[in-house]
Formats: sequence, C-alpha cells, structure tokens
Amino acid sequence: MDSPSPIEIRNLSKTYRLGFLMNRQVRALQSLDLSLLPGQVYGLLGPNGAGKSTTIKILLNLVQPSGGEARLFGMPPSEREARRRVGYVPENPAPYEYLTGREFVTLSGRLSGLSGKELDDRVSEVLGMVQMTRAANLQIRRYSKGMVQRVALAQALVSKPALLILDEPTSGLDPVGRRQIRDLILEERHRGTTVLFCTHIIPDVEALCDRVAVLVGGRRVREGSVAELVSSQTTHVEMTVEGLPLERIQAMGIPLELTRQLENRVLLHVRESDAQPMLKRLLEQGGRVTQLHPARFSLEELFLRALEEAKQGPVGGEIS
Ligand SMILES: Nc1ncnc2c1ncn2[C@@H]1O[C@H](COP(=O)(O)OP(=O)(O)OP(=O)(O)O)[C@@H](O)[C@H]1O
Repeated sequence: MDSPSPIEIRNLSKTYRLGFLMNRQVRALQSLDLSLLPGQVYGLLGPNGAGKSTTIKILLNLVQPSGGEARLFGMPPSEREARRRVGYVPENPAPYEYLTGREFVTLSGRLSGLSGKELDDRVSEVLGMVQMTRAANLQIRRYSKGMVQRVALAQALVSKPALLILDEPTSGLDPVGRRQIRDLILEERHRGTTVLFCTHIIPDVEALCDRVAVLVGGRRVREGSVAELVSSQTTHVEMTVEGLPLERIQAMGIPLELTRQLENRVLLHVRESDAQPMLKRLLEQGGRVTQLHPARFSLEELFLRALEEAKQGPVGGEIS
C-alpha cells in the first residue's frame, strides 16, 4: 500500500473573529488545497498576511479551521501520533534563553520520549549536524540569531521527524547563516525527510524546493514545480534596440510588456505574436535590433505577477 501523504489539505478555510463582540472577521485562508509527497521539499511562498502561518498552525492543531480539512500522514492534526512525526521550527524561535543549547535540545528530546544514553547520543548528533557542538554549553541568550535558528532546527530534528515544518527559517539571517540553514534542509531531503517550507524569500525557493504553492490573500494562486511555473508563463521575446528613443517605440501601438531605457539602447519585451510586426516597425523607423531572444521569466517575476493579478480579484483580509 502507498504510504499516506505527509500533508493533505482539502478546501481549507479559516476566518478569524476579532473585536470585543467578535463581530469583525478576517479571512486568512480560502479553499486551500495542498498535497505533499513523501520526501518532497515543498515551498509555501507568499507575502505578509498570505495565510502561511495560519496553514502551519492548523497542521500543528494550534488553530481550528473554519472549513475543509487537513491531514498529517492520513490522520487529523488532533491525533498525537500524527504530531509525533512532525518537527517544527517557528518563525521567531524563542527558546528558554537561560538554558544552554544542549539543555534545550535535551529537553525537547525528552519530551519526544527519548531518555538515557540514546537521548544524549542523539542530542550530540543533532548539535553536530547544525554545527553547534562548540557553542552547545553556552546559554542561548548569548547566541546570535543564526545560532538560535540552528539550535531551534536541532530541537526539531532530535526526534527524527518524518516531516519538518519550517516557518520562515532563513528570514533575518546573514548570507552565511542562510546558507547553513539551506544546506541543512538539503541534507534532510537527502535523508528522505519531507519538508514544508514557508517563506517570502524567492531565491530560497529556487534553491531548495521541488514544488511550490504561491499563496496570496489566503488563496493558492499558483502551484507546480519551479521549472513548470516559470515555463508556463506566456512566451515573450526580448529585444535590444539602438537608434530609437523609448517614446518613439512606445508610440508604435504594439503592447510592450516591459521596457527599460539603458545608456544608448532600449530593452523591451513583447508577446511572441507581436514580435514580427514589432521588428518590422522598428526597422522601418530606422532602429537597429542588436539582440533578439526568448525572454525567460524568473520565479520572482512570476510571483510579482501573481500578486498583481490577485490584487485585481477578491482577496482575503478584513471582511466585516
Ligand atoms: N490570531 C489571529 N487573529 C486575527 N487575525 C489573524 C490572526 N492570525 C492571523 N491573522 C490574520 O490572518 C491573515 C493571515 O495571516 P498569517 O499570519 O497566516 O499570514 P502569513 O502568510 O504567515 O504572514 P507573515 O509572512 O506576515 O507571517 C492576516 O490578515 C492576519 O492579520
């Protein structure tokens, strides 16, 4: 039999009620579907307020959904057996700062049922994995943000979880700290751990994720592998033009998707179907086309487009 999906979310919605009389509502999630295969690193990409943390809190049974359902390994998040298989690193880990890193990870290991030599060995192992062996006996209040993040990851790993849920694990870190966390996530993937990775940092998604869902205003507006998402964009052609000012090109009546005035040339993107007529007009008016090739959209451009489109449709936020 196939092993159940580490995370299966169907038609999930969440509306928070606010105010003294609970009469104000904020729609945080709307009809969200998500399905992770074992061993995948799955990115949940979205701007602030997109509903990423709400999704995580529902999976951890900290928040109850208003509709739909979430399953962890085929079980509802309320089942301890389901949550036992999950390691979690919150957005701003705030471990007991008067404990040392080793004491904190040991506490977490004990709570997950380890004891004796097995516990000590596993704690040393995970501290080594996150390169915190040397600082393990310092109090956490002396740690940098990157060290706190790594020790938080160690506590999440101590129970050998099959699923790691990471909420913005690299935000606020310097490039070295980010690199270390990324490498750890890749090592976990190598071990077969499934990872749900929430972020708004696009290069991290490109570097780490097998698949990604883009969340805006509580809705999933894109889903697929990074390569699929990028290649599903409308095909455009990029042209570099010399000898014509931007205003003349804009007055030619052909829709321009992107324009940039560079020192002595203009860079523009047109739809593939507009490329021939555009070329003809540019040459007729004395322009020189020095480069012409298919335009590749980055994940960042796709993300920004998804945000723009979502702004034009109904989105989440306060509804009454
Ligand atoms: N406990 C709460 N009570 C009321 N509204 C909430 C609560 N938690 C979240 N919200 C609202 O729900 C929406 C989604 O928030 P959520 O924290 O899930 O988004 P997010 O994508 O994690 O954002 P961020 O990147 O800023 O952490 C926001 O409009 C937020 O203000």
